[in-house]
Amino acid sequence: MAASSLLRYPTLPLHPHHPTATHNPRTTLHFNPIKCSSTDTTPPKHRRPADENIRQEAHRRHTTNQGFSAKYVPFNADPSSTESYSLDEIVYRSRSGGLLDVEHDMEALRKFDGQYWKNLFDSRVGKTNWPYGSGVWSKKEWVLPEIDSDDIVSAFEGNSNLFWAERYGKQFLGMNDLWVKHCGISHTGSFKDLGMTVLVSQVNRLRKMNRPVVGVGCASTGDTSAALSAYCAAAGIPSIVFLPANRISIAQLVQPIANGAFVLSLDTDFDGCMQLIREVTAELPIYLANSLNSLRLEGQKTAAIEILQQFDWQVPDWVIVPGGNLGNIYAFYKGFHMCKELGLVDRIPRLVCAQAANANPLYLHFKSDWKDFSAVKAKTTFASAIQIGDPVSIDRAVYALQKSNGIVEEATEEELMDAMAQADSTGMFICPHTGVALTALIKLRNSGVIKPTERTVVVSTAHGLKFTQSKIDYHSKAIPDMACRYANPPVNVKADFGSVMDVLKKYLLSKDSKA
Ligand SMILES: Cc1ncc(COP(=O)(O)O)c(C=O)c1O
Ligand SMILES: N[C@@H](CCOP(=O)(O)O)C(=O)O
Repeated sequence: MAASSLLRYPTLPLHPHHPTATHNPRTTLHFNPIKCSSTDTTPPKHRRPADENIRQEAHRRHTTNQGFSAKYVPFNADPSSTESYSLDEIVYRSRSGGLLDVEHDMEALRKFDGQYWKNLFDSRVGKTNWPYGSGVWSKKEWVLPEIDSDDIVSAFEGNSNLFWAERYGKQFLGMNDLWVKHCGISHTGSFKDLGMTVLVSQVNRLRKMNRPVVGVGCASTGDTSAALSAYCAAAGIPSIVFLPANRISIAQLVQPIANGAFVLSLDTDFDGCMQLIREVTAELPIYLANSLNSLRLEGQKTAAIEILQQFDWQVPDWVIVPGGNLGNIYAFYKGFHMCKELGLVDRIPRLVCAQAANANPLYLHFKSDWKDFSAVKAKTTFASAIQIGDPVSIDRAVYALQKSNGIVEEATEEELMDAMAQADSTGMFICPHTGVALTALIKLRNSGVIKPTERTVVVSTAHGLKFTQSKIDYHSKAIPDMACRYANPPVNVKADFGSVMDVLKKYLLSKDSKA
């Protein structure tokens, strides 16, 4: 850099032995200080000392939790119920055997108005401050208010892309305000990270309190196990996963293996694995990580808050969520409901839960006007992560749908695969479960229930790269009894100029005639 250009930076001291230093008095004394404008009152930001990491920095800056607290209560309990448990207890069921819910001290949270919470949450987005850089922990006061930031195990999950599906909406649905919340573009490739950071953080705390937790276990169709094993590995906690043999994708199977989990491949389906893990966790010091454990849903609910935040706290008309074990649909309801209760928004969106027709117990229940619930034997589906016939959170899902004037839809194998292929053809790369949710949207648009201008969010739950085999089968038209109408197989061409030119000309002509 020339000396003349250095001189334009009066605060930059030159090395005393620099050749220009002795010759140019301006370098040391005669500079004009830069004047701060009267509005520039922010204190200078100091970088933390080099030998301190972000966790230690958070520890040093320790903030009190201002009296916020949460506890377990029976889910949808009678208002007269006094049953409750500390979050530091190891309990998954109420005395009557029902589900539990995490109840926050809403009076304490209400001491701050909606605008306060919006400002606080907005101020934390996209930063690296521990633990608020996480989309989950940026809402810590509403998630696990009492946990010490030191105990948190986080991969800065959340803050996922809310994608404007411009071309898909326009071309296939005549919609201009269609969005896909990409929860699968995440640390382990699914929305499970949002809940698992909370659960594993609490386990970390329990272990420090010398509670009897030797490991953490789950039954899984692939995504819960991936998230559990990654977060446990990050914290040095043993993880144990029960997987239904030959029913999950290779990409999902390799995740817990790579993360050092103890993997049991069981000759049963997910419901069989779930039954077993429940029995095992009742006997052994293994903490249950499935969404039967209501802690998980505290993290998952932040995706709903994030959607509102991304729309600058405007409420979408519809949110469509694929459902399997049915914790997530309730988590979305809970996130939206809390925002309304605490004055951040004045209404909640209508929820749609979308199921594969081959694993549709909630759909059948909805169709019976919520009269009879029966578990089903789930059949094989390309949406393998929701191949669940006896969902543990059925009561939570019914509650969420009834309170949000919700709807349940289903998708056949052909419908979900076609929807996935069409979405991919517009630049997405979605998983089959998102194909199920898109099918629900197509049906509700065709029946006129969802209007073309209504703002709609489809929740994409896993990364498409976990399900490449289903896409390969579809694009090679290798699926029995499926037309695979939108297949785009590669063309085998002789490696000579003439052959390549012939196919390219044909291709360009076909494109030209469509222009
Ligand atoms: C990719 C994916 N989508 C959707 C779901 C359904 O979520 P839930 O079980 O909470 O209904 C699951 C897991 O069940 C999943 O792994
Ligand atoms: N799709 C899930 C099934 C288990 O659901 P959970 O939310 O109760 O853990 C998975 O990926 O295992």
